[in-house]
Amino acid sequence: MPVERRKGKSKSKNDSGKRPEKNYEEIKAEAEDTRPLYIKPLRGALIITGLLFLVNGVVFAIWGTATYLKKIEEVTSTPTPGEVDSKLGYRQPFEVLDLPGRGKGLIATRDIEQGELLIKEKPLFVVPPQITTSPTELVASLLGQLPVEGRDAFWNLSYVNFPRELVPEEHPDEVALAIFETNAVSAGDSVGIFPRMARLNHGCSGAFNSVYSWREREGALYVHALKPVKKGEELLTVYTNTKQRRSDRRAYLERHYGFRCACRVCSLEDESSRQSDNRLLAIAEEYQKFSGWGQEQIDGREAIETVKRLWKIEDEEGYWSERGQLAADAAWVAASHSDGSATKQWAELAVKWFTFELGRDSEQVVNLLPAVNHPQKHTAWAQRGAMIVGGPDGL
Ligand SMILES: C[S@@+](CC[C@H](N)C(=O)[O-])C[C@H]1O[C@@H](n2cnc3c(N)ncnc32)[C@H](O)[C@@H]1O
Repeated sequence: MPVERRKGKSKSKNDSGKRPEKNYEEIKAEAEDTRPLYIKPLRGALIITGLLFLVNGVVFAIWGTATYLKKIEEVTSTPTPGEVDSKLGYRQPFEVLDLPGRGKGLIATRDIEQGELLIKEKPLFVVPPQITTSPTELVASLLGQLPVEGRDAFWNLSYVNFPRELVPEEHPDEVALAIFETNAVSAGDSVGIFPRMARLNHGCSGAFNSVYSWREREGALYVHALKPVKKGEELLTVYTNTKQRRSDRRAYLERHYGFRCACRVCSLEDESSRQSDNRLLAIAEEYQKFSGWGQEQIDGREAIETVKRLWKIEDEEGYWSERGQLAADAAWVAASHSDGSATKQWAELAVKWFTFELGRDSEQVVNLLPAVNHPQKHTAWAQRGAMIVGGPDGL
């Protein structure tokens, strides 16, 4: 997407653009007025009152921030499996169960609403993108620095792809690396271990119902319900780009995660599976077409038509993920062409889907909200020639 255009903030200046100048008499009077505060009753009282307001303000701000953070923590933290959260007064909406042929997994213990927060979790440890030692040594060393509970949580996780020629009991460091490789997920630029989230099994395009996102500022991973989930259903996320045809998805999952995917989409009869593959191919092609707007290969109207086609194909496939980003990209196109009404509608749609997928308090929602009420405030506003590109028309 194009580089953000920064708008200058206005400073407190007079109409001519210069700071108002004081005359000599005023400056002299101020300089001479050096008497202590208590013999300048009015000014002293004002300053003391001001200070009191300031102190009150700071106390109030600290209290307000603490209450707000406590509230966020209450709303977002999840208890350990099966345990009643004393703060929330209810059980988390899933339990960890042994599932035939797939190890452990998370099963909904009640109906879950779309957009519900399922897990908020800090990593046990993260591995940065650049490392100087061998991965085996690094994981062993990071593990060694954990408290006992953290180490226990780690050793409880499952693993695949352990070298056949090695005996696990004799090679704990290699087991640790296999656990890491089976369970680690991206945490910004790094990769981290999140023992609670690690029990989520995989489902392909239309089969997964939960998405995870990393919040850099909080250093925490969030998992939200992308779709409504019925009591007794399994919570599933994605381990790979599922916009690939079945044979490619299966090959990847077998190689990296040691299982042959038999999710709802992978289990379709051949003809239905072919139709699903064709839709996934069409989605990839439409994304490719849409990216042509960035290079000015297609105009704004065509870009928006592409987004609408994409949305509909994804809907047929049951693929609901990334809708927030798609609508946000459409809002970007609309704003670039100064189509205020379309910008507002696409931004509203983006906020709705970002809220489901990433949370109401996510950076993406917070950043887009101003454009909902004031499309002209969108960063991309008027970067390209004016054009009516069109809104989402009921998407
Ligand atoms: C991150 S773990 C998920 C939790 C794991 N089932 C457990 O028992 O801890 C990844 C592993 O779970 C299993 N798994 C995940 N999704 C699966 C699926 N759809 N079908 C079968 N096995 C699956 C595979 O063994 C995979 O390597």
